[in-house]
Amino acid sequence: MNQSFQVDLRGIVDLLSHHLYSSPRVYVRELMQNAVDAITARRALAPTAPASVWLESPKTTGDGTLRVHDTGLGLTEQQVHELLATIGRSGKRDELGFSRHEFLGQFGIGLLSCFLVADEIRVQTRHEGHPTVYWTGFADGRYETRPGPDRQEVGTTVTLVPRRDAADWLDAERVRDLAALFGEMLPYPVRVDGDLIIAETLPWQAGRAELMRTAEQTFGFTPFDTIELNVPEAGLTGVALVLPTPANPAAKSGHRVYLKRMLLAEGAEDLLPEWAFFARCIVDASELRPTASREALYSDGLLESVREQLGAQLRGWLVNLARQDADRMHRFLAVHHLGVKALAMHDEEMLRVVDQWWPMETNMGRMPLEEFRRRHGTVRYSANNDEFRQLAAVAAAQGLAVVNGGHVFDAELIERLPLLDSTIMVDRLDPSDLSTRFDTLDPAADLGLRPFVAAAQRAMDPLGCEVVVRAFDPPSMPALYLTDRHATFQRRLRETAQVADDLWAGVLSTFEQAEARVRPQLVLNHRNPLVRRMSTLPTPELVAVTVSSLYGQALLYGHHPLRPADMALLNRSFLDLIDLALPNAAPGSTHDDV
Ligand SMILES: Nc1ncnc2c1ncn2[C@@H]1O[C@H](COP(=O)(O)OP(=O)(O)OP(=O)(O)O)[C@@H](O)[C@H]1O
Repeated sequence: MNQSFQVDLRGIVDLLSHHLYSSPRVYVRELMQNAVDAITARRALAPTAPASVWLESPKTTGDGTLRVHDTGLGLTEQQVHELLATIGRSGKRDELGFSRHEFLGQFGIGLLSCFLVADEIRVQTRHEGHPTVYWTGFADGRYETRPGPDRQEVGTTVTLVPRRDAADWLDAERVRDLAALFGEMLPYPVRVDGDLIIAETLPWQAGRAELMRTAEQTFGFTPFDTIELNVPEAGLTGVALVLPTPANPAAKSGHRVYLKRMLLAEGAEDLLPEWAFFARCIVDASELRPTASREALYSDGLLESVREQLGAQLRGWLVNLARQDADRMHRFLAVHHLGVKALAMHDEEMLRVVDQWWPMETNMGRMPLEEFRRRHGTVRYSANNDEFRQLAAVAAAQGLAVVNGGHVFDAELIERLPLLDSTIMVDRLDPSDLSTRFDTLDPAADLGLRPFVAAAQRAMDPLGCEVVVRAFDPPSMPALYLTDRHATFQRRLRETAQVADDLWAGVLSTFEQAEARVRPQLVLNHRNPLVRRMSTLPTPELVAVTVSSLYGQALLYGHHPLRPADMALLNRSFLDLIDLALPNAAPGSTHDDV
């Protein structure tokens, strides 16, 4: 025996109000949607049939009810029983003989949303050639139909009798605002208490000035530019508005999406690819699907394809801008370089835009990478800001051009350059390479410095650092602490091992390699007057104090992390320097004398 589920309508209404819709306000949209669908259905049979929807708030009805009238197809008595009284059955399918895509409804639950604000829904409806039907549905799941006087016009009037605690939702101004919000773009005239609330044209078809005004009103900004959008497969038309100020790449951007010209969402996500955070869209689509609550786009293959195609259209705009308007391109990049770089991480065309247009920081001034290559050949780059700050001036003094790859995405983008052209050479600057460019001293000078270097080396041995003397520019720089990448890694490992517990330190020590292979260098600059004077100091103790101080200074200058041993050495050498600077204490003068 076949049996049907018994459903308690109160439970369903509760489910809708708390879990499906984000707010009771959707009831206005659902009523307008049904009205518009009914008109569309009638017009398909009789193209010249009247097409209008009008809402009357309690201000007009005078009895506390809200009425929604339409000149749509209307329903026969049989349809009323089948459609209005069956939850989850949409009557906008084959029963009416039209293809589904003409209509907005698809779940057969829209009318139920009226119970979020009403105790009672009354429908008076007349289908061509049939008597008028009066149907009343109650929030507890009962309904009744009865005959009554014929209405003059074919069409439907839905009357909501408000729930006591929800009367506010039927307030004239609120109804008007909601009708305008959801229905402003509808293709048929919609009136609320006599006033027309629909826009004359879609914003993206209304001309630039009007579009700017809409952008200002809906998103609160005047766009940098507008991009026409078109995806025929989804019946989508619209416009992307390019933000005039930087957007947070992590914040999902919300788009205003209409489905068949009814507002679906004011902050729809997932319409554009993630990288396109510099644009906000207003679109209308006929083929995209809503979720059941009709407050978001249903994520399916079509939406994915739309996202891809919209991405391609945005990218096309950008490439065009680069070709046609250098000045605007610069201004765009000044605001949105992060977005464009993020895009260039996956997209060669965008990589080319960055290569040609984005002025990178280099130690020879700001310039795009393409220009850098023209001038200097290999794209040599430092992988982080500290390294660049430390080495930029020294490298420039040796005639070595270096790009700062330390800003977000830059090093990765530079490494991707050979994808554009396999002859492009990129090379990460290894600080230790720099010392190979420094001049060695002539043999006689070298020989003369041996005792000094030996004393300096003894002072640095406990710190695992090798002392060398070279001549390099700028002469104002006394010392450089150079460590190759491998040495940096080893050094960090040892630092961690110093503060880790025994077990962990033991694990780390297995990665440690022989000290000799990876010793960082303290390069003293023989062109620096101070260093020259240091080399003539009479005692190894004085050499140790001064070299230790230079070591500390070089570490700080290069933003190298300080280990406890480095800190101790720094402290000691500064105190020793102060001690040396003070006049010799007189014999017997101690603190006690003061
Ligand atoms: N104003 C109207 N004129 C004619 N028919 C209507 C009207 N309102 C509702 N109906 C009929 O009642 C059916 C049920 O409406 P309901 O709003 O519950 O669901 P739906 O619109 O089909 O789907 P959805 O849940 O997506 O809104 C509709 O499919 C339609 O056939």
